[in-house]
Parts: sequence; C-alpha cells; structure tokens
Amino acid sequence: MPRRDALSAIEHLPRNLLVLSSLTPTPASISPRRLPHPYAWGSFMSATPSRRRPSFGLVTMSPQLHLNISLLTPGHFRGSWRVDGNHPGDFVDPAHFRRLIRIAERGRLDAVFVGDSPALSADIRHAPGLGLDPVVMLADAAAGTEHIGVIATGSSTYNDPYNLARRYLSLDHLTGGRTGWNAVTTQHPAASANFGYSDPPEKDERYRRADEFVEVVTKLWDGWEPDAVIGDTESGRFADPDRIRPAEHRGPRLSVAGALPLPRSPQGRPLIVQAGASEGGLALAGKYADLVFSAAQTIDVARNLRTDIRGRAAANGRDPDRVKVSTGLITVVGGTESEARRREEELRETIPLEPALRQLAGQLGLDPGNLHLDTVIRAEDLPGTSSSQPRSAGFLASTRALLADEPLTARQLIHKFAGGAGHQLAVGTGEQIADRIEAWFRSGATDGFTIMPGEVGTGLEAFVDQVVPHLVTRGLFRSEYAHSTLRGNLGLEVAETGTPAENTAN
Ligand SMILES: Cc1cc2nc3c(=O)[nH]c(=O)nc-3n(C[C@H](O)[C@H](O)[C@H](O)COP(=O)(O)O)c2cc1C
Repeated sequence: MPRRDALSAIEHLPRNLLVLSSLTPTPASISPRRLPHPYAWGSFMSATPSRRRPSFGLVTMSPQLHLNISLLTPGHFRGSWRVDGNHPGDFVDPAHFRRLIRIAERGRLDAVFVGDSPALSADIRHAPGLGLDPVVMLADAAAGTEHIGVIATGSSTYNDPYNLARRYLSLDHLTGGRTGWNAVTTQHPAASANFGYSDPPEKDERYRRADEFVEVVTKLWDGWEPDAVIGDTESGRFADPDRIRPAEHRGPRLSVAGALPLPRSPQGRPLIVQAGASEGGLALAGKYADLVFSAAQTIDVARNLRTDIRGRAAANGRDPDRVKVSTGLITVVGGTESEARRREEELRETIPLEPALRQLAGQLGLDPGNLHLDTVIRAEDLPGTSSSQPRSAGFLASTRALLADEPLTARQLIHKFAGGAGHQLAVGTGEQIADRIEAWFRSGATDGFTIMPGEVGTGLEAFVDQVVPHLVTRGLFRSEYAHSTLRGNLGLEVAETGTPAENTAN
C-alpha cells in the first residue's frame, strides 16, 4: 500500500485500533534464519522498543486476552487415551505433537504449554505420564510453525543451571524467539531418588534454590553483549571475548563460573513462567516471572491471586503490566450442550477411581485410609497452608474456596477436577465456554487462560474451531498474529539485560 493511502486509512479507523506503518519490516518480525548473514544479529538483538521500527499491520490495542493450550497427552482426563480420536501411542508420537501445534497456531494462540516431571508416573498402570522431554519434543514440533510460542517445564531442583540455560536458549534460537521456561521446583516425591537424594528437599529449600537458580540462568542468558559477534570476514575476527561476560556466580547453593556459548535471542531471552502459589512461589513470581500459571475455581480466588502477583512485581520495582497471569481451564466442547455433557460422561467413565482418590487425598492433605468416594469434604476439613507442606498451595486454596460455597463428596470433586488436580472444568458449547472466558477476563480475574483439553485428540481442535471464533468476533482475541516472538504475542517488549527487578529500577 502506498504510504499516503496507509496514512489516510489511519484517520478512518476506530479508536481502539492502532496502525503501525513502515515500508521496512520490523526486526522483530524477521526470523534470524532468513537474515542474509547470521552476524547481523548483533544490532537485531540489541533492538529495544524505541529503536525498533514499526511494521505494517493492524494491532488491536485493548483489551487483549491471552490463550495458551496444554499439549498434555492424552489430556486432563488421564484415561482418555481410551476414547475415540485418541491412541495409546500418542504420548511418544512426533506426528501427534506436530499436528496439535499446527492446529494451535491455526487458532492464533499465544503458546503451547508442556508440563514435566522427571520421574515415572505413580499411575502408569492406568495412563501415560509426562513422557517426552518437553524441550526435545518442542524443538521438533515447532519446526513446522512460525508464530506460536512454546513453553516447556523444567525443574530448578533437578537440573544444573548451566545445562538448563543452554537448552532453553538453544530452543529460543531454533524457534526465532518463541520459547518460555516454566520454572517449577517439582513436588513429585519419586523424582528426588532419581537424582541421588534420600528424601525430597523441603519446599522452602526448593524455593530458595529456585531463586538462586533463576538468577544464575538469567545471568547466563544475558552474558553476550549485543555487539559481541563481529563476524569480520576480512580480518578473521569472529567475536570480542571482552563483550562476553562470565556468570561468575558463587552463591550458597550454586556455583557457575563461565559464559554460555550462545548470544541472546531475538526476544532477548526466553520467557520466564512460574506456577507455584505458596509464599515461595509467589515471591519468585514477583521477582522474575513474565507469566504466571494459576489454578482457580472461583473468580475471587483468581482475582486475589492476580492482585497479589501484580503487587509483588511492583514491590520489586517492576511494572505490573509486564507480568501476565494465565488461569488453568479444562475444557470439554460440544456442538450442543447435551453433546458436550455426553462427552464429559464418556470421559468420566475412563477415570481410574482408586488412583484418583489417592491423588485427591495427597493433594488435599487428607488421610487416604479415611477417604472414600462418598466421604463428604468440607472446607474446614482441609489443612492450613504452611510452607513446609509438600502439596500445592495453589490447588489447596482454590479447592478450599470451592468447598466453602458447598461441601462435596470425594467422587464429586474427582469429577469436578476431571480426575486430576484442582483446575476448573468448563463443559458446553463453544459459545458457553467463550462466555465463561469473557466474564473472567472482563472482571479482571486474569489476563487469559491456559486451556487444558479434557482429551487432546479431538478436544484441542474443538477449542480452536468452536470457542476461539466467538472470542475473535467479540474483539477479545486476535484474528492474525502481529508478532513472531513469544514476548511479542504477549505484548511484552524484548527483554533487557539484567534481572527484571534491576531493569525497572534503573
Ligand atoms: C497451571 C500449573 C501447571 C503446573 N505444571 C507443573 C509441571 O508441569 N510440573 C511440576 O512439577 N509442577 C507443576 N505445577 C506445580 C507448581 O509448579 C508447584 O510445584 C506446585 O504448585 C507446588 O508449589 P506451590 O505450593 O508453591 O503451589 C503446576 C502448577 C500449575 C498451577
């Protein structure tokens, strides 16, 4: 479009649309693989928002809902590998994950999310656990995509920071700046024995290590200054070692001397995601997280959590708008409400009840010997949240709020949680589920949702085809991608160097 036409078009646009125009493409929209020379990355990676040039495109300014989708296979009903559209071998099939991520990108979602725990699932008799290493799987699956982000879970308790930092920054380069790290401390007790611990470290200790771990990983990701790579073919000078800072970290738990063999990525560095809701988890989120996953059964719980996280970010000298909160939502979508209910019933029948009951007891801190399917559970039966408890504070708080409204039997809770742990379940038509998403988003309870299909084989596509179009029509969600990095999708700027708290303070 000639520039004059573009400018005159601006005047006729509704006020909530912003037109960015330029005859040159924005650096952030160029995949480094397409740059003529890889060492042109220096200026590319140093691009700050003020230095970046705008590109053509219509960008919806606000409100902007964010949607991620979980690739957990077979889905949040763990026995759903038995229902139509799913297959027992899906959890190790690369074609399965490539198909899912392409569908998610067709829906213009912000990112796909993959959970992880480095141990064999206690429930392997009935359902596949978290199988493939998420970074390895996503490196393969993302190769066929261009815009969608990929968020992989990685444990700060059972990794070394140098290896983890290198793995995630590698994925960030391979995807052109679309990677996120869901930093978890891993509560799964069986994991500790795989790493030489006789007992799982206590939660407080896990979070103390996580704090130091994220600090070191950030230092490693930021080690290369933007102009460290010279790439001068004439003189043969490849890089300036003086512009590559070693981590030189010596802390109480971790010691890392050198630098990574990798420069910063097109989005600066991978997105930092955090999912814990205990005091330690929230403190970590306030200090470092770009995105926080939350589990909430009620709007009030979600809103309080979001307010808390934003307050903690501000207390760390950060801009609260740079921390997005994404609430978990398990979905079962049908063409009609009764079709959705039938599908839910079919999925319920696949829940292995005895293991689900044991998991519920563990999750809620109740004596498994005294918990039966018809036991009525009240909010006051649940233990308080203390920092030494191994169980998830977020799931416990969310369940307590649910039971305060109405006591439920163990069986009813298992059904409400889709046989798993504590996320809310939405069953209905695309329009009904879009109504729930809109109500929560407009109430300020959350910045968006991490969708957890009841079963992924057909449920992920059903969400994209039957729910997303309603959100687009209502002006809540994008119809086209405006960016090619994950930070761009989330409305976040290219990460500056230094910890988030240092950046805003400077
Ligand atoms: C949406 C969501 C996703 C999570 N995914 C994982 C995961 O993949 N692996 C894991 O070990 N923990 C995961 N967690 C658990 C938390 O990271 C955390 O370890 C747990 O909630 C206990 O910590 P807390 O008491 O601080 O909440 C997840 C939690 C939430 C809310």
